[in-house]
Amino acid sequence: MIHLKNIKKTYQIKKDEKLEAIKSVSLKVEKGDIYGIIGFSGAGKSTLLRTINLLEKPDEGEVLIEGRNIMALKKKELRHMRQSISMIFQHFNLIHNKTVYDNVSFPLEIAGIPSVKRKSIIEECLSIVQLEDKANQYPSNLSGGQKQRVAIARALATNPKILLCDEPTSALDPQTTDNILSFLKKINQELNITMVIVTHEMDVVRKICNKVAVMEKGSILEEFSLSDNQYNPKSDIAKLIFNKDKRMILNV
Ligand SMILES: Nc1ncnc2c1ncn2[C@@H]1O[C@H](COP(=O)(O)OP(=O)(O)OP(=O)(O)O)[C@@H](O)[C@H]1O
Repeated sequence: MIHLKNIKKTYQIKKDEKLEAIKSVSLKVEKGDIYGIIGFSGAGKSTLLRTINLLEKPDEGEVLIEGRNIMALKKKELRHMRQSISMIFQHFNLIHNKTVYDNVSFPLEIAGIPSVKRKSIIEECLSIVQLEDKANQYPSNLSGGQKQRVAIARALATNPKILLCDEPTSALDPQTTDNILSFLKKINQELNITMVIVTHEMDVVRKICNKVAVMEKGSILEEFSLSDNQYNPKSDIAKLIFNKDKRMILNV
């Protein structure tokens, strides 16, 4: 579904200083996966995620979505392709002077969907995240969890195949985090949307991901499936993910 091939990204941080944010990374995400990318701050997680929809254009490598190299697409084709790849962010990125309804409407307007058709789509997306009663509210009147649910509704409006999540719960308390994760899981299962989630929270990985890549200093240290009980974790992060799992199983 998503295949990143030998992706490299270097930033020019000063006139004579470059930073290799991504060092030849390859990654495969299968249809239906909830794929976690975990690592410490500065590891390159967000940069890698943003190459999937070319918000960040790699210096080298290929980004294949369902077998098509999207780096070779013309502007109009890329715009169309991007409608099938939505994204949510740590700080929600809602439009503050628009109501909840109008925030969800926004990507549909950009996509040129007429207002008669928009109404039913918006209502359906708001009902998925159980926010029908907040349609006329402004973001400033909502809690963090509600704001993220509006962002999820907005992300669903264009009927995406892929949802990219950049630290979706990092600004939320543990209980609200669980609530958002359960919505994401439901969307993955019921709407069959493939997800890639960047996080530094091990609990997020444990709770909803089926596969994980551990990143450090622009490289992937290891990749594994969370259901692989025979897997021998190498990095400290992976060891912690598995140890906690064992404790959780023992506690049950
Ligand atoms: N636009 C940019 N210009 C220059 N350097 C950048 C830019 N974006 C990211 N970087 C640098 O690239 C490296 C990787 O950043 P990135 O945000 O991808 O890491 P991350 O693992 O997502 O970290 P965090 O969890 O803190 O967001 C960091 O050293 C960061 O400072």
